Amino acid sequence: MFIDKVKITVKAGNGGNGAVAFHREKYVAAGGPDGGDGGKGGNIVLRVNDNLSTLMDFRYKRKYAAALGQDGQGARCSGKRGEDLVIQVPRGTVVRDAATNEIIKDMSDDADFILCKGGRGGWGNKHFATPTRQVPRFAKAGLPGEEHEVVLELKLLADVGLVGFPNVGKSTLLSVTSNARPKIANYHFTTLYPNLGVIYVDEGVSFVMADIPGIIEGAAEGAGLGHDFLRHIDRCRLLVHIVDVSGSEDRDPIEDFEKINAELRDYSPELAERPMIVAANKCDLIPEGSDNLERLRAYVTERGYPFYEISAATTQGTKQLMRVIAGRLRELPPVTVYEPEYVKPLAEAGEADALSIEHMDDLWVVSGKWMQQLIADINFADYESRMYFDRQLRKSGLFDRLEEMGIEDGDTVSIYDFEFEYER
Ligand SMILES: Nc1nc2c(ncn2[C@@H]2O[C@H](COP(=O)(O)OP(=O)(O)OP(=O)(O)O)[C@@H](O)[C@H]2O)c(=O)[nH]1
Ligand SMILES: [Mg+2]
Repeated sequence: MFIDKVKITVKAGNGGNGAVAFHREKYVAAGGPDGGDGGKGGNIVLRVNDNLSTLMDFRYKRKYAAALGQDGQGARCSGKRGEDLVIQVPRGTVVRDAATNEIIKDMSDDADFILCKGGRGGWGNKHFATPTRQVPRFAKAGLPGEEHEVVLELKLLADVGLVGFPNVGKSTLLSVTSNARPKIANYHFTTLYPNLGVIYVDEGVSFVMADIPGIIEGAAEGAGLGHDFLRHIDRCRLLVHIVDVSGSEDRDPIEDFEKINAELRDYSPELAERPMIVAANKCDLIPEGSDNLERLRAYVTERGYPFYEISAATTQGTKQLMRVIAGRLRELPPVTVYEPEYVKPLAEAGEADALSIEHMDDLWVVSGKWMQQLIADINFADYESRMYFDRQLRKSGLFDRLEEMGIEDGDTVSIYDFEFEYER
């Protein structure tokens, strides 16, 4: 499972100080005390924003402070209240105390949450006059705002799923647009397990894209890698269908497009109905005289799909495509689906379940420059296949690397623990 995690410092505003002042008026010899109260400091407020799906923005700004309350003034004027600072987080963000790791709040409903209270303003000297003390020359100072170091955590789910035949460039597209470094090679079924990448478009705009293995005709009956892995994109709000228009492997783009759609329908009519954008890839490789691109464009646009031309390898058109995707996501509601069995172990596993080395159920492989989600949940048919899988993992160098890093069974591993491996 992919966990986005970031530590931030938040501080509510201090309260303003109370004022020491005395009433002044012509012909009035000694006016009473009239120093106003300090204003309350601003709160730190957390609010769910459904346009956010990652904690990416917090990587650029780690300190948050709400406004101070203003000091009180003479003539009984209270200081202005400091404005609250509202911090927007994706739904499902879990807030923990950085020191104790205790969960402070799970941001899954719409109510605002006050994470740090602003300090109360101090009383002005007007409050301190008594019959025996008519000239109080003191006032109260404002109280400090609460300060906290917290960890925000978010389990990432893919917003966008890349679908298409093997070798059409799905992994290449993910690699040039995100921090993910999936394996890329010129043969079928290079990708065996889904990869997730965070695509950062602009401040406040990022999304998660899943690259899954290629689908082929008959996947429903188990051909190729079958289509079981499609469950990783069950909850994607948008599918991006990559079609190779270079005519390599003698394939016809329109046939490819229809075959994949048919397999999607076979897997789940509901998934097949998901909004879809079509991207013609390998546009840099179209042979002279080929009408592949034009035919596909006509075919696809006639059926109402948005259509884009890209070359993932040269990155031509990829940035624009990401902007289009982000724009489209803004309009699409989250997908709520019946939770199939496989989601349960994740939920039941509780909090620190990101990496359990003994139990290879929710596992990320990090080896060298490659980071990919290896497996979310495999039901091993038998002991042999489990052992086979285990050997593959060892070959990948994962275990050594985790050991080097001092990561143990039950530890939580975040992508940000591997920050130094990021390339942009
Ligand atoms: N010329 C050219 N080659 C590309 C382009 N995109 C991908 N390729 C190449 O196509 C091959 C397959 O790319 P991948 O990204 O591994 O394809 P995939 O769809 O992830 O393949 P599977 O994981 O097997 O389903 C690699 O050799 C890439 O370098 C492109 O836009 N132009
Ligand atoms: Mg791939």
